Amino acid sequence: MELSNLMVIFGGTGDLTYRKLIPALYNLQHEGLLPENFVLVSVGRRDKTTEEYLVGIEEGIRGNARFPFEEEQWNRLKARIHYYRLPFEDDEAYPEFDNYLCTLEHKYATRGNRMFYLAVAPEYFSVIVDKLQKNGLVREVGAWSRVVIEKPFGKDFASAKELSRHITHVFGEENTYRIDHYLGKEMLQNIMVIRFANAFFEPVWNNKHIDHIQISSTETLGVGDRGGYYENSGALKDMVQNHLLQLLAVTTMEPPIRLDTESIRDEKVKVFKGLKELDEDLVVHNVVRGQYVRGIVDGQEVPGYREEDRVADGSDTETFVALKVEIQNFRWSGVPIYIRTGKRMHHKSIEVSVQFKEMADLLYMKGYQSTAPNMLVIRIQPYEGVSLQFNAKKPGTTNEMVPVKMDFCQNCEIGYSSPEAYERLLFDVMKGDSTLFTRWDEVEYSWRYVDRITQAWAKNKPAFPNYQAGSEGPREAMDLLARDGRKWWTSN
Ligand SMILES: NC(=O)C1=CN([C@@H]2O[C@H](COP(=O)(O)OP(=O)(O)OC[C@H]3O[C@@H](n4cnc5c(N)ncnc54)[C@H](OP(=O)(O)O)[C@@H]3O)[C@@H](O)[C@H]2O)C=CC1
Ligand SMILES: O=C1O[C@H](COP(=O)(O)O)[C@@H](O)[C@H](O)[C@H]1O
Repeated sequence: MELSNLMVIFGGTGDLTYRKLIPALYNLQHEGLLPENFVLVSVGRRDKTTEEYLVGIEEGIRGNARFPFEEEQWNRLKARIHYYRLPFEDDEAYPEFDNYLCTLEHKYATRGNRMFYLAVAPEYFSVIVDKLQKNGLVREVGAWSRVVIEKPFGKDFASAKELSRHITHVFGEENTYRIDHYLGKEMLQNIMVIRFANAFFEPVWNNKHIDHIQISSTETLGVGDRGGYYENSGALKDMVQNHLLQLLAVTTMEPPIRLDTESIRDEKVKVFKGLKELDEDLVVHNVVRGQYVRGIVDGQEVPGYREEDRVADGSDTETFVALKVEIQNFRWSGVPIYIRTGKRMHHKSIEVSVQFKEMADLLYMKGYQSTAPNMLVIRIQPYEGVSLQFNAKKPGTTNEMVPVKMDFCQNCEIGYSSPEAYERLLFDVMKGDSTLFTRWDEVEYSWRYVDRITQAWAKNKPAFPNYQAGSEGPREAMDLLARDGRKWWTSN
């Protein structure tokens, strides 16, 4: 396997690079997974030397890498990091930048392959790609070039289509890596193994046995200093269009013919195509939006969304979304899937909970008060694991039943921490494995679905704010399930 050696991060002084990308590279270095002659060029707008740059990112590694900071590992990594100042719009600066890259390629004896990571605001995606092409920085003959595009990938279907056309025209679909960091999460990848490698789950994973599914990603954090970005996005585009619909696809797709990239992507796309189309009435009925007001989170008073930095007074941006999704295919017809995500909620967790249908009302169900539905809960974050709830006899001279749990915890063992999503994803780009990245048609169908919600919302002004920071979200989100005789599941 030939790994790419030259990596260029556009946005090298940004928050994502500092908190996620460089710590992920440090982790890869720690595991001995970085290629021998790896070299990183971090590009930013600020005028600074490589030495000055390294001081900042050392801090980022100390605070964010999963492996403890070790001088020896850091010394090895930092010897291969270079900072380069390049204003993205400056066409004339690119030929000189290319010369600089060629010098490094020669010095480090790389094979000429190039990996460009665009950790930049979305308005720069096309700008940079165009300039790379125009100035001959994209290698096509005798070596390859890959591009990694951060989110958000467009702001609706039309803009995403235009962006994709632009990028794939230069790099081709096979060298375009649209990142969705949820796909890099260890337990999300585990969903496929749980479903397709276990004889007791695969046969019951359908509408004959499953009552409903919940996919929930709640955060205690607010928007922090990303108010400017979030105002144009909101929870629907920030989380649902990408991360949560991907989670839904992996949970509900048919078994792929093979475990290769395209077979898996084909199955995910079929899920998106099967989503019941939303019209305005369905949006009103099945989709809830919310925005937080000042409240208490983890014992601390926190400001409301409208009080956050770079958020407009009276903003109507949603920080919470809950929706009921239906998939119209043989496997899932009649099984509602409830999705929710929100900022400044009661706790941080990402979970997929699958509730099985009740047993026939024969032997044990009638008259026994303490039966509970069988549940399979896949915990993606923060405590990675799986728990299975079932009924057992209460010990003693009684015939009563109690719900009990079998629990597998992946990261409870002291000393074990799962690889970070970005660590896995960066390594995959180096290897040229795009399985955990989204193909254009996945993006296309998810935008088509979400656009219908945005269009329906645009017709009505929301009654915001409608949930308190630190709570479970707006009342309407509880009602969404209560109407169907259900409630949100939270494992705690
Ligand atoms: N931060 C996060 O947690 C996440 C971020 N993302 C996505 O990643 C991308 C980057 O986000 P983030 O790191 O937070 O952004 P930041 O605003 O922190 O960083 C932006 C980077 O772009 C550089 N830059 C901006 N304008 C120019 C320019 N004209 N010429 C040269 N350099 C320029 C900045 O350089 P300088 O500092 O020198 O001005 C900086 O390095 C965005 O698309 C975001 O949506 C996705 C998921 C999570
Ligand atoms: O992409 C994003 O994800 C984070 C949540 O990611 P997690 O790995 O911490 O669960 C979210 O806070 C952010 O708004 C969004 O842009």
